[in-house]
Amino acid sequence: MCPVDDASNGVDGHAHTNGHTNGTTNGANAAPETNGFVAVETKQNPHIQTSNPYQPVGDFLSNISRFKIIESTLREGEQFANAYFSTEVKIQIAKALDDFGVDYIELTSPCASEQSRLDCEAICKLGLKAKILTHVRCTMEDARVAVETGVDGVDVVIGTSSYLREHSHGKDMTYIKNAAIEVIKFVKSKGLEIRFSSEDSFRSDLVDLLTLYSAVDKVGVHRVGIADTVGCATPRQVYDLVRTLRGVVSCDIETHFHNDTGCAIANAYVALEAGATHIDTSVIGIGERNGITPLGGLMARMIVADREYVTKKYNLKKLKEIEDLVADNVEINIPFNNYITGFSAFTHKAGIHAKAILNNPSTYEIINPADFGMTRYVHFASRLTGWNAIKSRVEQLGLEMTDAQIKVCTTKIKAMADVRPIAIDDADSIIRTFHGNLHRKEDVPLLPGMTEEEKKLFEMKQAELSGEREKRSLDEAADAQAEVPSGKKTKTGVAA
Ligand SMILES: N[C@@H](CCCC[NH3+])C(=O)O
Ligand SMILES: [Zn+2]
Repeated sequence: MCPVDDASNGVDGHAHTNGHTNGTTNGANAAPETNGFVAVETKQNPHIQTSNPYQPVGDFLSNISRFKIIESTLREGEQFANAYFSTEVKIQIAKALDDFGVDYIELTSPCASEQSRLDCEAICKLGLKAKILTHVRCTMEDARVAVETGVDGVDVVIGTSSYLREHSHGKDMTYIKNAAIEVIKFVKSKGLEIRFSSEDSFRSDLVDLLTLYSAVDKVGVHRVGIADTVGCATPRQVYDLVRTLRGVVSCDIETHFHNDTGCAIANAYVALEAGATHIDTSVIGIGERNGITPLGGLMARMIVADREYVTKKYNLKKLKEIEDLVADNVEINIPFNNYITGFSAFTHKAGIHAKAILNNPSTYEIINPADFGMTRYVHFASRLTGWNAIKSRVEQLGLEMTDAQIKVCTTKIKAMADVRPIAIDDADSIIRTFHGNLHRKEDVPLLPGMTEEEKKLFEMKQAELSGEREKRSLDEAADAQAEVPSGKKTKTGVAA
């Protein structure tokens, strides 16, 4: 049997409910009463850190503190299986991303369809602060259409791995180099930004790649792009390739990481450490297959690395709104474990965690939810709960109890939660009734809705827990007894 005391219990301290919206788009930041967790006030000012021993060591290559975002929800994201964005929705998303503060917004090729071209023109006319890019194949035909849309820049792409050269477009490296140079010169002649990217860079021949990038750098391309198109790259491979490329070209370096093997955020981070300047993202990471580096996930990673840069540059409190907007439109739920906005991202359950979090959130949080307009919760209605979490709830309910009484009340909640999952209302009802019983001549049942079998089990668990408790902390039990109004005793001999 687990003791009630937080300090001696490896896991206790949470508050679960039947009402939380696990896996829905609005679960995370809903009011505590509807999602079943208790928002907590913490004793100390959270997240004050005078120094961070884990801060990245600054070096001349690293762009951790000056990266730029190329937001591609309206290009890569449109390639997500469920995506269909009407013109109005595209405009809404573009405005939201602009409010958030992304540096660039990348749009689907105007050559994809007539409506795509019209939408691209419409977004260019919005007068957003973010620069507008469109993403086209590396051909003069596409480039000619792209430069007429009103974009600030054109992103061109062509596959360079043998897979894509042989089985997709069928062109060799010499052809690719000449096509790239022609397109780059043309787009530059129109006064627009131009980025040249290879596709499937990590399965391309290194010498081929560096020769190509060096050639386009010489004709004045603004950025070269590296793309992990199939999501195969490891952080170490990314670091090596970007670092090597950094020594070969003088232009900016953009990177694009698919998430097939779960490395998209880590790869973005090491790319910046190795000297990349721009990271491609999409909201919730939507894109081909399981998508790319998510905007929110990148923010989570980067705020830990350089809080000042990230909080000053980006309007982080808009993140949840943008994610909900995109999730609704592509008809998906925000995953429970989503960075920052997942419903359990700032929910603390184990008793030891809850206790420490109530004292100082930095104990078990590396990100301050308030930076993103989010709220932390302590999960208190379960068998793992601890008396500190219950105490916090007692205070929220405006009830007065001594610590010793709260510890006994915690025993009862744990006993009930050992019988069946309990909801926040159940835990509240136990707390309220327990509190009321302290001042009544006759006890009323702690949880009126219990079946006979549940009652029997509850009594049993309670006896076990109380027995264990008595064994471990006789003094505390005696204190509790002393604080109960005179003449009141429970079946277990512990004040109730
Ligand atoms: N979605 C393509 C485009 C790459 C362009 C990089 N910004 C890929 O993953 O290869
Ligand atoms: Zn991609």
